Parts: sequence; C-alpha cells; structure tokens
Amino acid sequence: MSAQILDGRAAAAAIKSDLTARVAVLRERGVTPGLGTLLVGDDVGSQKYVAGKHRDCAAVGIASLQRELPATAGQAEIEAVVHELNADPACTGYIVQLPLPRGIDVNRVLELIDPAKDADGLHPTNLGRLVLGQPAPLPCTPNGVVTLLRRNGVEIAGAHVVVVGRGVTIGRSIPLLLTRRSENATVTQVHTGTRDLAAHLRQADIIVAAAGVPHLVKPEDVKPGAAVLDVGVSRDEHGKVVGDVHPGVAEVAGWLSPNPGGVGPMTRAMLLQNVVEAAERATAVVGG
Ligand SMILES: Nc1nc2c(c(=O)[nH]1)N[C@@H](CN(C=O)c1ccc(C(=O)N[C@@H](CCC(=O)O)C(=O)O)cc1)CN2
Repeated sequence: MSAQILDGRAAAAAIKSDLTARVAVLRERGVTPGLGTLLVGDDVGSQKYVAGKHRDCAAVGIASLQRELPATAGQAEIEAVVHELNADPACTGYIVQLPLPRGIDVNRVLELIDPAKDADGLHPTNLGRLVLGQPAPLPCTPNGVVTLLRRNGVEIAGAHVVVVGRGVTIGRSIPLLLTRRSENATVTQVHTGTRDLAAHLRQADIIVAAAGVPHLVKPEDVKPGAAVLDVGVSRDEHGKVVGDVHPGVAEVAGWLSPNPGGVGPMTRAMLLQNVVEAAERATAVVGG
C-alpha cells in the first residue's frame, strides 16, 4: 500500500489563485492589503520563510512591509517596531517571525500586536475568541492542516485525531480548530511527557505530528489507512528539512503530507488569507 499524497503546494496554488481575484476586487475599491513582517536576527530558516511570505504577497498583489532588526535588538527596540506597524495604515496585517532571540519576552511582544492586525492569529484576544467560538483570524499552520485535509476529502467529523506537540504556533491551537462543531473531531493531545506515545498513535485515524523530533512517528505506530500530517521541521547536518514522520509510514498510511511540500506551503497560503480577510473586514466597515 502507498499513501495518497496530501499535496500542499497544489492546494496552496489554488487558494492563492482565489486570493488574487479577491485582492483585485479590493484594489478596484482603492484598498491595497499590506502584509508586514518583523524579522529579528539572522536565523537562516526564518529568513527563508519571511522571504517566501513576501514572494507570495507579490504573486497575489498584496503590498509588503519588511522590518528587520539585528539579533542584538532588545525588548524595547522590538516593541517600537510593533507600535510602528500598529499605527501604519499601509499595514493591514503583520507577523512577528518566531522564534525571537533568547531573552526576549515573546508573549509580551505578541500581546502588543493590534488584534485587528494579527495576521498569525496568535494574539491572546484572538486565541481567546477561538476558544469562545467567535470569529477571529485563525493560526496559520493549524488552519493549513484542517484546510489540507478538507480539500483532499479526508473525513474529519467523528475521526480520532492524535496531535503530537504543544507549541504555541501549532500544537496548542490545533485541537481548538478540530473540535469545533464544523469539524467535529475527537482529539487526543500528546507530547514529550506522554507515557507510551506509540499506544496513542496506534489509535489514531489522523495523526498531526508537530513535535520537531526527526522521524518520531514510525510505520509500526500508524494504523493502516490513517491520514498522517508531517508538520515537524528539523534540519540535518546539510540543512535539509527532516520531518517528524519516518519515510516508511508511506507504506502504511492512507494519506500522507510530504515534508517539504505539505503543510509548509499551506501555512503561507493561510497567512495571505488572513491578510485579505482583514482588508475585506476593514473595507466593509469603511463602506458601512
Ligand atoms: N510568526 C510565525 N512564526 C513562525 C510560524 C508562524 O506560523 N508564524 N511558523 C514557523 C515557520 N513558518 C512560518 O513562519 C513556515 C515554515 C515552513 C514553511 C514552508 O513553506 N516550508 C517549505 C519548506 C521550506 C524549506 O525547505 O525550508 C515546505 O514545507 O514545503 C513556511 C512557513 C515557525 N515560525
């Protein structure tokens, strides 16, 4: 058996094509959505991700505002750029690229982002709205996972999903999306402190692996036919991406998201979607 591929590049291309049309409508009304990014330091992976976000913006007609600070920047310098982006009318939405350098209070930085411009859906107000079931920008990678499953016809309602990981950008919020009435999944969250991780994985109809531990999910831990999403990003000694899922899982799973080429491109597409939706909301308000 060989798993069907959950092709994130193809799904992201279709979403970007739809967003291009929506941006054209906004621009006809005199509104140009603008994505801001704040990159602190010289992490090569982060530089690559931010560059990719701005390439996507150019492709769909969103304006780019790039802010960069050196790795030596302190809390006050970072907060000053956040205040500047909050005040800039050309910036519809923005992100602070994570991780931030050691010693920076990340939660304090995220709290200072104007919730209406929070393109990552990571502001406490927006995460709280998600908990309460109120409209909010959704965190990009979790929304990318759900969208990728939906677009490929993987049954989420009633499925038992095991989420591996508890980080703020992915693991913490994925269960909030999957247990909404619209998705109706049953979720077990496991992490590095879980006893007998493999026993949990073997129960799963869908596995979302976001622990950042290379090849953590092994073929013998996967129920035949399960959908497996590889979200983890580690790098080998040559800088090549290594996911959380062992390549042998392709022989057991029913669906598998490649890594690269699976959830990563979806993360970027969901970010653009958040920016366009924020601009559409602002336009509706302006138009009454
Ligand atoms: N503020 C944020 N910081 C970070 C987030 C986030 O959602 N918001 N997520 C990750 C990094 N990330 C987005 O910023 C991201 C990761 C991966 C990709 C991607 O397209 N990956 C490609 C492979 C690229 C490569 O070869 O390195 C793929 O999977 O095909 C996009 C965005 C942490 N920080």
